[in-house]
Amino acid sequence: MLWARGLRKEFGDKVAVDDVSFTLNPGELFGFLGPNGAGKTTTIRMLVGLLRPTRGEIQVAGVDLLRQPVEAKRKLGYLPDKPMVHDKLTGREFLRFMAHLYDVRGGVGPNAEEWLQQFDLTDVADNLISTYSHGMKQKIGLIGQLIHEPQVLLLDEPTVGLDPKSARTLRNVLNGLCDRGVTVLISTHQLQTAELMCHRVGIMDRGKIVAIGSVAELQARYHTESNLEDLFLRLTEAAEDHHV
Ligand SMILES: Nc1ncnc2c1ncn2[C@@H]1O[C@H](COP(=O)(O)OP(=O)(O)OP(=O)(O)O)[C@@H](O)[C@H]1O
Repeated sequence: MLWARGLRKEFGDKVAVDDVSFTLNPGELFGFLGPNGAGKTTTIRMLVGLLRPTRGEIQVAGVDLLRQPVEAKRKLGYLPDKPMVHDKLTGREFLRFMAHLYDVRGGVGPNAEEWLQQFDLTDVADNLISTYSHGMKQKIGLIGQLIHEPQVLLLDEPTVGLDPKSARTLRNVLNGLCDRGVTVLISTHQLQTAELMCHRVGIMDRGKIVAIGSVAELQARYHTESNLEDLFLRLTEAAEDHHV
């Protein structure tokens, strides 16, 4: 479960995130959408404890992130849009490093080899990460975030740079995690992917959540059968025209 109440972030005079609240359930795949500069990354960086909110509260699987940051971060996995991987390690060394970092008993475990295989990385797992493409770095970065079996996983633009097969593998891996009760948040501009994958979406615009729900719920709320792309454009453009 991931819970946020009244999140706000100011950068000087600029309010990047304004009174954002939501509850994501165990096993839920949540799509976090919004135009450029809407405040998605800023919100995510607060949710994973990299940026201190100006105001607001966050709980990760019932643990208060601001009061018990270490315990909360143990329950979190986070893949930024530019993967945080170590170029001077090989893929397998990186996974061992991540297991050590999170104090995983028994080290990397058999799941990692399975993920390496699923993501077509087995043959390059002993090569230096500096030789990997962007998509390969994304994939090894993601596996590194799964080693400690987080209860909440946040992925910023995870499908950028992935080939179609890897994108499908990612969807399968995320669905499998949700089936096991993990809460997954992905931010994306790929609305068709979001419509295909996500149980619910939240649309952010100018620092605020302007709509939240399943695509069917949003269609019912706005009396339309439009797809997510049309709904997204209508809601964010309407906000621009100050009609919402
Ligand atoms: N460190 C910072 N200092 C000042 N302003 C910032 C800082 N980080 C973000 N902002 C501003 O906050 C707003 C939200 O940015 P953010 O990166 O969260 O948007 P986003 O929704 O992730 O956008 P994108 O889809 O383009 O990645 C933007 O106006 C941005 O310029």
